[in-house]
Amino acid sequence: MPELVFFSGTMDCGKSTLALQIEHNRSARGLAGVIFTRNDRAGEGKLSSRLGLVTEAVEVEDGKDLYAHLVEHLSQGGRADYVIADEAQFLAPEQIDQLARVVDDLGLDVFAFGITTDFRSKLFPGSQRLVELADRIEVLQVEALCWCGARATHNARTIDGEMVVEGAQVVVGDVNQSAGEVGYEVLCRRHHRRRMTAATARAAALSPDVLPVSPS
Ligand SMILES: Nc1ncnc2c1ncn2[C@@H]1O[C@H](COP(=O)(O)OP(=O)(O)O)[C@@H](O)[C@H]1O
Ligand SMILES: Cc1cn([C@H]2C[C@H](O)[C@@H](COP(=O)(O)O)O2)c(=O)[nH]c1=O
Repeated sequence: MPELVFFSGTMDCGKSTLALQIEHNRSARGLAGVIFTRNDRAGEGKLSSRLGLVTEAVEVEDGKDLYAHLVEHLSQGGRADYVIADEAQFLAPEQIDQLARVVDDLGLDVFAFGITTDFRSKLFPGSQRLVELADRIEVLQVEALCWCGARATHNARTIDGEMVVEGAQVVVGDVNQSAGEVGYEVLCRRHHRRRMTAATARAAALSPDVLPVSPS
């Protein structure tokens, strides 16, 4: 039975790498995939991994009908044995419904990859719809780690290493950004709640202990 599978995890846990591996293994066996993405850091129409691999993809614009794209592709003699959608958190809920229709009406497997929650730990609308519709949700096996060593489950947005909690939901960016740039850091829930990033934890550890005031 074809399935809609949602591979979810924090930033930097290997989602795009897995997407590229699924694409590689299937195309190596003569299968043809249609790859969608939106706002990949490598640029428009790219699916890229931090391991350095990149492949061409169809950039999903606002209002694009993904089901209609597949029907058009097939009716023009194109092949499609499966579908990959990376950065799926950026898709609109209607586009996730269209992916579910691709599974049900065209009989294709759809593999969607994305982060579930944003920097305020709120669901992205596209990810919410995936949680509602997916046949299966897979949490990636390679754990990203918080600076404390615990499994990272949350994404923090940072400026100069400090966590920020205000701003637009979508700001394309990366982990390990240099000073002055908006960046991201993955944290465990405890440290996300306390807004404690690696930089603020380091600063706290370096600050001199406050000495008790001796009675005069
Ligand atoms: N220099 C490196 N050596 C080995 N593995 C790396 C290196 N850089 C990144 N990685 C791996 O790549 C993962 C990020 O892969 P990527 O597919 O780009 O993540 P995602 O799409 O989930 O944000 C990291 O969690 C790490 O496992
Ligand atoms: C938490 C969060 C992330 N983003 C952006 C930052 C990146 O461009 C992508 C995630 O890509 P990855 O391949 O999973 O690392 O999402 C955002 O726009 N808003 C957020 O709150």
